[in-house]
Amino acid sequence: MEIYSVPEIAKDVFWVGAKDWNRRMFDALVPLPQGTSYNAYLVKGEEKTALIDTVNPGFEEEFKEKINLVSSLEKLDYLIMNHAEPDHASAICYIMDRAPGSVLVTTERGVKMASIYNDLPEGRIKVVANGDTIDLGGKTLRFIEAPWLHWPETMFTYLPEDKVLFPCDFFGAHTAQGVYDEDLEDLIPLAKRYYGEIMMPFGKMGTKALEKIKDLDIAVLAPSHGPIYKNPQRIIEPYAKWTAGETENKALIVYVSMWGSTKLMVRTIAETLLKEGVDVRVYDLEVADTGDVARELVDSRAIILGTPTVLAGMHPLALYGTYLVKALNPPAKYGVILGSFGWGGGALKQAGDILVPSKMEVVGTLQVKGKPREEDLKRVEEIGLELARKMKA
Ligand SMILES: Cc1cc2nc3c(=O)[nH]c(=O)nc-3n(C[C@H](O)[C@H](O)[C@H](O)COP(=O)(O)O)c2cc1C
Repeated sequence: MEIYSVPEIAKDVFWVGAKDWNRRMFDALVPLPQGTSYNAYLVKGEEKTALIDTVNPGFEEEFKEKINLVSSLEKLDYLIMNHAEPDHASAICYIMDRAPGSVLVTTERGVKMASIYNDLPEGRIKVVANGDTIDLGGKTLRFIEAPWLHWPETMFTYLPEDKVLFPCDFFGAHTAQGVYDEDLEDLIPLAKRYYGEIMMPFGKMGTKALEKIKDLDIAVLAPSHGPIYKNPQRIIEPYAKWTAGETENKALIVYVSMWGSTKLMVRTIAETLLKEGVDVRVYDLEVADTGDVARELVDSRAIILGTPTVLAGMHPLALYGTYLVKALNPPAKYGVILGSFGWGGGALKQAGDILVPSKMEVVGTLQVKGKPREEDLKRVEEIGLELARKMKA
């Protein structure tokens, strides 16, 4: 019985990927509230057939069956590799073993990266560079090098006859739900979360990639995770803002508090900012979903960190959060560090040492002994007012 659905996303172009409904973590780092998908596409020309990317380990058999529903894996001509990460490239050898005439098509960097993880079949690799094409007969595949989105070797593949762009992880979203963008109302927040987690550290490369594709006629945008966009502008427009680092009048507050003192300080600054018309998002790192924090980082203008001192430094959860914030390279312009200590302190200095070398201006810091008193909260309020003033300017 044919149990699999292989939607035809354009004429003779089929989605043959896999949906991982129950996966709950990615990269041992990112929670997946709706699972994810590993999108792979089969393009059938009049003479040749090409597969664009493969699937995550564990989905090979399903993948093979899907390909055979619309074509014959044995007769596959090209395997296009846009990105070497194992969720898209780990089935290269599985596919090429079963398609003896197939050739792997990727960039020079792609060969290097794929060789790290796979024993690539010698003599069956075609190296392509930006602008190169492959003719499938009535369908052309054009390759666009778009490095560092989010690995060194990433490239996009464009199919001009059907106006389909395959941008691999760029424009992706972690969700197993939906086939097309119109199926999911909450797609853009999911895509924003994905952008924050995966693409934000490479914002400048994202801007360059958008520049490279700006004159392409794109009717269908088929990324490697999440739904396929029949309305490409729905994701291209927010990507233009995110990659440019455009921020909102929004403050992200991330904090940890064991006995409530730091919490009182962050509540005070949150209320002050709200009164001043700043949009505020508060996450307690003890229970926060890292993906939600990453999503907020994409366009927050200020980040407020609250941490008590534990063993002469930051609370370990706050240390992790601060490290992550720094590594994700968000566009925030302003920072504030708040916290409480019992005897010698130390959290504030450690947080400052991590954050000060970033491009963020630290507008204020305050470390109080034990529970914050009236005058301490007054000082927190003053820092909040100063921050709101700078954010609006
Ligand atoms: C496990 C633990 C370790 C701590 N280590 C330190 C320390 O090294 N230096 C210090 O000044 N205070 C230390 N403290 C005291 C806390 O920083 C202090 O109780 C603070 O007010 C807690 O803030 P909170 O209510 O926001 O959790 C420690 C407290 C705990 C529970």
